[in-house]
Amino acid sequence: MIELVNHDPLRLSLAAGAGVLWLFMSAAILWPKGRKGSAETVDALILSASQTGQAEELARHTQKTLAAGGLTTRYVSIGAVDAADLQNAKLILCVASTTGVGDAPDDGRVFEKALMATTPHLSAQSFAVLALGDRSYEDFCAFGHRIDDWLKACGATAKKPVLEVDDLDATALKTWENYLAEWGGSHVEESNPFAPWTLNARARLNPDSPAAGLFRIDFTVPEGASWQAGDLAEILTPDGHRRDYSIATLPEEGRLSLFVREVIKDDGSRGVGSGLLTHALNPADTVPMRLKSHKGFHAPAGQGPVLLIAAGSGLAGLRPHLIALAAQGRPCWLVYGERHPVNDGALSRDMQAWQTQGRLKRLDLAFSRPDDGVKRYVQDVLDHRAEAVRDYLGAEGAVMVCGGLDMGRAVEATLRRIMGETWLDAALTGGHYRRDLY
Ligand SMILES: Cc1cc2nc3c(=O)[nH]c(=O)nc-3n(C[C@H](O)[C@H](O)[C@H](O)COP(=O)(O)O)c2cc1C
Repeated sequence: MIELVNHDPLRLSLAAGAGVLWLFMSAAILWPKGRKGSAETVDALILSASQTGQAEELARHTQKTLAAGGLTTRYVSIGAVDAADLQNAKLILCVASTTGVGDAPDDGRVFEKALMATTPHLSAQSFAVLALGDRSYEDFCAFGHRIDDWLKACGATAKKPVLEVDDLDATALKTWENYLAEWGGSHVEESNPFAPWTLNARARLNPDSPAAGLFRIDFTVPEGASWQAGDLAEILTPDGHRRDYSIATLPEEGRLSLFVREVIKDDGSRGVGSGLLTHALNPADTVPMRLKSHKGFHAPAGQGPVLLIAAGSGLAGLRPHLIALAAQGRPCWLVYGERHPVNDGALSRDMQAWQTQGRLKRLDLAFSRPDDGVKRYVQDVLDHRAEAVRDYLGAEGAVMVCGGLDMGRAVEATLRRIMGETWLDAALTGGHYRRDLY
């Protein structure tokens, strides 16, 4: 788990007597390995609960801002925090996003099930919650509010009401900056700024389809840029919106590609991010972009077989994994869904070629609008092959799912039936069930 401890140099030098050092060293030796060091009291403990990394990035920024102001700070991912960590902080700041349908992000699930089921004594602590969400969801910022309620129930004092952030709204984020200044923070520069990336080529992958256009968008890779399978590219639109896209290539391929589905709303207007990428930008134009590590969707640990499931543009998030996992010799079974085998078949044909080349151990394709009218979705394939799925995954297998939220839900429900609740919950908690859903 991620953990950074930040010390104010002045405070440290004051404490640097030989006795203190000795105590420090013995504590390091006596403290059991893997313990998170919660005995250390800090001015501010910063937590993040994050699915795609935005809350984590804001939490790290929060830590840097407070540390720059001279506070002792500690950052911990919410999945790694315990009651003692909370009790050893004067101020607890929690940056939490909401995912699914009002759910905690994957890294917050254990926290919610285990720690939030208890009531540690926190009457000496004050706290604030920065809740990330999107107002288009019914349960707006629900997990942030649940954390806020729980901290109050534990006796902690709220410094501010929950600060809700709708789709990373700049005004709300500025309010958080002001709070940080009020609590002793000092301004720090953005550590991963946007830079101009040049569009190199754009191709429609389904030119004969009546469905919305699916485009492959290629960018020239600037010197020194790097990323790994599962990572995201975030663009900044002219009206200040940020949009994340799964990166469909690996740096060694020499280009950064995105698979982007055109979005046309009921009023005929285009989606802000997709409209820019699939329509407004032309080759040689630039767009402000930055690469973001997406730890929750990096490859699952171990050497076990991986079942990869995607539909439509979701193949973007799996394609780099298929290359990297196959290069490591890990067995890959891909279940991929699209509309029509010919008109929407460009990416599935690529995958058939990969199977012939031996990159995929197994490939199943599901088409929802085939000529014979028999609709098949990825979850139908899983259902149909339930026994093979159980044999393939066994105890060591992992699952990676990328695509729309509805597909993700249907796949999870099907896998719960096939593998059992215990297997699935253990896989979720242990990082063997990884999702990149949108
Ligand atoms: C699949 C999905 C489900 C979401 N569900 C909710 C929700 O129920 N309520 C909400 O307020 N926001 C919801 N959001 C919006 C996220 O909370 C928001 O995008 C946030 O900035 C993500 O932060 P993170 O990268 O730290 O996870 C959802 C986003 C996605 C992609």
